[in-house]
Amino acid sequence: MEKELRIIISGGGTGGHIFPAVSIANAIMELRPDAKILFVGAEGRMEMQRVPDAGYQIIGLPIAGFDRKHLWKNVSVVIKLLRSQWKARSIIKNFRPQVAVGVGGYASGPTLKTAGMMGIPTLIQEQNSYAGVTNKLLAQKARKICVAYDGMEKFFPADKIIMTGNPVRQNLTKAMPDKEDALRSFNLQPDKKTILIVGGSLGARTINNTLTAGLSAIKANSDVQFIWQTGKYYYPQVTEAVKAAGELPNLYVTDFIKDMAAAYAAADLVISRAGAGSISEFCLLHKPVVLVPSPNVAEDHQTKNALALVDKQAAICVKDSEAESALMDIALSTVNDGQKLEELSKNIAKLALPDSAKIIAQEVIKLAVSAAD
Ligand SMILES: CC(=O)N[C@H]1[C@@H](OP(=O)(O)OP(=O)(O)OC[C@H]2O[C@@H](n3ccc(=O)[nH]c3=O)[C@H](O)[C@@H]2O)O[C@H](CO)[C@@H](O)[C@@H]1O
Repeated sequence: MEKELRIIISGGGTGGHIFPAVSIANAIMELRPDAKILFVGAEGRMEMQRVPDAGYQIIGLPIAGFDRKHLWKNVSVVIKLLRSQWKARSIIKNFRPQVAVGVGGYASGPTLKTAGMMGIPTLIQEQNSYAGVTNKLLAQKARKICVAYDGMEKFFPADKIIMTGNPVRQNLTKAMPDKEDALRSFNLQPDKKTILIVGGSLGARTINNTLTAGLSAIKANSDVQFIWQTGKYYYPQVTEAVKAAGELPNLYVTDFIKDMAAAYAAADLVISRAGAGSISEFCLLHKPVVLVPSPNVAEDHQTKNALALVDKQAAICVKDSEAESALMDIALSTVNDGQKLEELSKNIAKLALPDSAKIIAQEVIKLAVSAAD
């Protein structure tokens, strides 16, 4: 009889780390329904809600990020890190995993480091075209490193790298909703061009400011309609501005979209930050997109993510600093240019890497099985 598989998946902080993790877990369960999976996240962060929503158990570590601006504040961060390592050790001792998977974000550091020290094989998944500090450190002990972009030998030992692409949630890779039904679910018309605006899982200040300043353009272009995700933090100020702008039947505003399959099915064009997970979804769903990379992320990695597409004429890119003056005009002229939409869709489709979650799940299972023997 096959031994029971016990797997820890760790990381989070933002949707960009959490959704790939859930997608890998789902793919493992499809291949090995008997597997036991435990998530390890960071207390108070988004994963503590989203992972149980997806049907998995999660334990939080008391970890926080380093404050790079106020070094003196990091004394408590170091204490939290030590407490997290200690807690990770006791979680691993109790759960006895055969493998630990890290998807980036605060919790994956102490969990995978401790797992490595305890002789448990580890696998890391790097979503971006520029490796994060935590993953670079964890790479030394990792057995396998799953990546989504070419050229990652710059950061990781070449013999451990596997090109898998980023895992995308299963409901986006299976049958998509009907476009008309999707539009109706956002109270929008079936016969109008639709722009979906997303600022990553947390929302994006520049995109929100641009849209707020563009409310009069939204009113004037009633033949185009908009689904606008603001992020939780910006939602109150955006709704206030929208209310003040008066009746806007061609606009749907929300803080977070739970049903991204419906949002993508409804959209003819997307405006988005250039997070790696979002980009993988645009590729798989062949979505024409205007990217506005965030300048506030480590090593400017979103610009690098975006340029990998722009170089292949697979996306339009607008700099964060130019968004307020140029984004609305570019988006409106693109959504009304059928030929351009078709060209962007055709080119971005070529960059899709399907089956990513399944390939990673197979690697995780291989490591777990060999450790269980
Ligand atoms: C500010 C920040 O640190 N951003 C990083 C974070 O982005 P972020 O968390 O924004 O992640 P991504 O853009 O990679 O993915 C966002 C995910 O959230 C989903 N979604 C989004 C909005 C919504 O309303 N509903 C919803 O479900 C998208 O479908 C997608 O699956 O992780 C990415 C992957 O490591 C990095 O590339 C980003 O630079």
